[in-house]
Formats: sequence, structure tokens, C-alpha cells
Amino acid sequence: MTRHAGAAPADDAVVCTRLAYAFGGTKAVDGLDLSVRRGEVFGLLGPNGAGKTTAIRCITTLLPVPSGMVRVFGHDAARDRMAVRRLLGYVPQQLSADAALTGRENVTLFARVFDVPRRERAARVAQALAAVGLSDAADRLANTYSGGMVRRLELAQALVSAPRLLILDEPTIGLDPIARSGVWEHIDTVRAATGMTVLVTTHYMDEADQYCDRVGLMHRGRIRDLGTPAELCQGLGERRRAQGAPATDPPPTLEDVFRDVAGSGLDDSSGDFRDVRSTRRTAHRLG
Ligand SMILES: Nc1ncnc2c1ncn2[C@@H]1O[C@H](COP(=O)(O)OP(=O)(O)OP(=O)(O)O)[C@@H](O)[C@H]1O
Repeated sequence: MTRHAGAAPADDAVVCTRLAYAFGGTKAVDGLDLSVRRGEVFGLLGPNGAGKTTAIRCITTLLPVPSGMVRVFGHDAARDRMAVRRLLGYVPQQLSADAALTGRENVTLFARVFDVPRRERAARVAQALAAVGLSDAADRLANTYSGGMVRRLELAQALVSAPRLLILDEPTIGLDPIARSGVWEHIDTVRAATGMTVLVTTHYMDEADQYCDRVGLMHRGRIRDLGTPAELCQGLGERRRAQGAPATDPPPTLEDVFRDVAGSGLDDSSGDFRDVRSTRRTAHRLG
């Protein structure tokens, strides 16, 4: 059931229409309809195996678009890959910082890869490091950084090209609560300063609730519900009351909404939020 696939104005930052991607017989993304508005922080939520990373890889052009359509600021991701790549910064789940380089060297490497003009490079690298609060640690080797600092360094790498769309795949998984809020505060500050659009995947309902303007609940390859966190919670409260739940029941949380949407489909084979928290794909980071 897709409640709000939503009309997708042509000038949205990201538009996916009936996007599908299969690995052999596994339908990782199965008819995804999604639109991310310019300037918003959009959270793609879902348990292990929901298809979030596969969808993100299609949007970033790292995977082809075998079926359906993906547009980024109007550019077709299947036909105009370079135009799409020029517009986005991507922080993948997997390690992208080099332990043997300093923070500044890591970001400089990305500035070169993304063709930041040579004469602007040093200033842009310093600016990106400052934006994530790493100016003081910039000349230390990355292997002396904490997990939260590494994540912020990866954020600086993605920001140095001044992307219009920042895509983050599980930016805070495995971090302690203070480091998690540190990462989000930096994302928020940069977004406010630049107006960039942010598309983020997360398992953490509390983060989505606090930091995302809108969220799409993804399960088995598709968006099952979409709206602001408050709209989604309110909608479930109303459905429950219509089914006879007492008005004194506590208001539903985003996790309640997800469980309602996914229903019995949220089983062992598709993963659960507890499983998710104990499986840290990127646990083995810089050592
Ligand atoms: N390279 C691959 N080869 C085969 N199957 C894959 C591959 N990558 C993903 N899959 C499968 O596709 C489905 C969707 O996986 P995907 O990683 O997109 O989900 P996800 O929502 O990002 O999950 P997670 O939270 O665990 O990262 C899963 O069933 C997964 O096992």
C-alpha cells in the first residue's frame, strides 16, 4: 500500500518513478515512487534489506536504472550520468576516508577528484573542514580520529564540491548519541547556510523524527508511507481511534507508524530494528 506517492513537480531535487532494481531473483527495489523537494532534509527509513542503499546507488548513478526513471534536478540519471554526478555529494556506508592521511589531505583528495579549481582548493578544503568542526584536528592523521570525527570528515569530503544534493547512507550508525547529534547539527548548519537538499537513509526513528522535514517509510523495495513525522504519527493516531482505540492512548511514535505500515511483513527475514542496531555494516572503520 502506497498512501502518498505524491505528484512530482519537474523541479524537485530527486524524482524516482516506478524505479526497480533486482539482484538476480531478489527484487531489491520494486516500483519505488519518490520525490524529494529542493532544500528539504528527506529521510528514507527502513529495516535491513528494505532496498534503501540500492535505491540510493541508482540515484547516485553508481548502479544503472534498468527499469523506471530517476531524475536529479531534472537530469535523467540513466542518460545524463555526469550531469547528475556533478550535482551531488555522497557519503556511502563504506569507508571513504584514508587512515594514513590527515583530515586535510583526505578532503584535498576529494577536492581534486571533484575538480575544484586549483586556486580555490585550499580555501574550499579549509571551509569544508570548518563546516564540520574539524579545523583544529585537520592536520592530524585520520587514524587518530574518533568514530564521530571520521563521519564528520567524510561529510567534509562530500561538502568540498559544494553539492546541491547531499546523499548520506546511514551517517550516524554505530556512533554514540553525542557523536550522532554532532553529525546532525553539522548537516543542519550547512543545509541552512547553503540551501542544499539532503537525502539520508537511517534506521534511527528518533533521528528521522528530530531532523528530517519529511520521511518515506520503505519496506520491501517500495515507499509504504510518506509525510512529515508529525503527519505520519497523527495519521496512525486517527486510524487507531477510528478502530476504537481510546483517546487516552499515548500518541503513536514513528516506530509505531512503521510497524503499522509494514504489518506482519516486518519479520525475521526482512530484519527488525533491534537486528539493525546490532548489525553494524560499517563497524570496522578506521582502526
Ligand atoms: N550486491 C548484491 N548482490 C545481491 N543481493 C544484494 C546486493 N546488494 C543488496 N542485495 C539485496 O537486495 C536487498 C536490498 O538491499 P539493500 O542493501 O538495498 O537494503 P538496505 O535497505 O539498504 O539494507 P541495510 O539497512 O542492511 O543496508 C536485500 O535483500 C539484499 O540482500
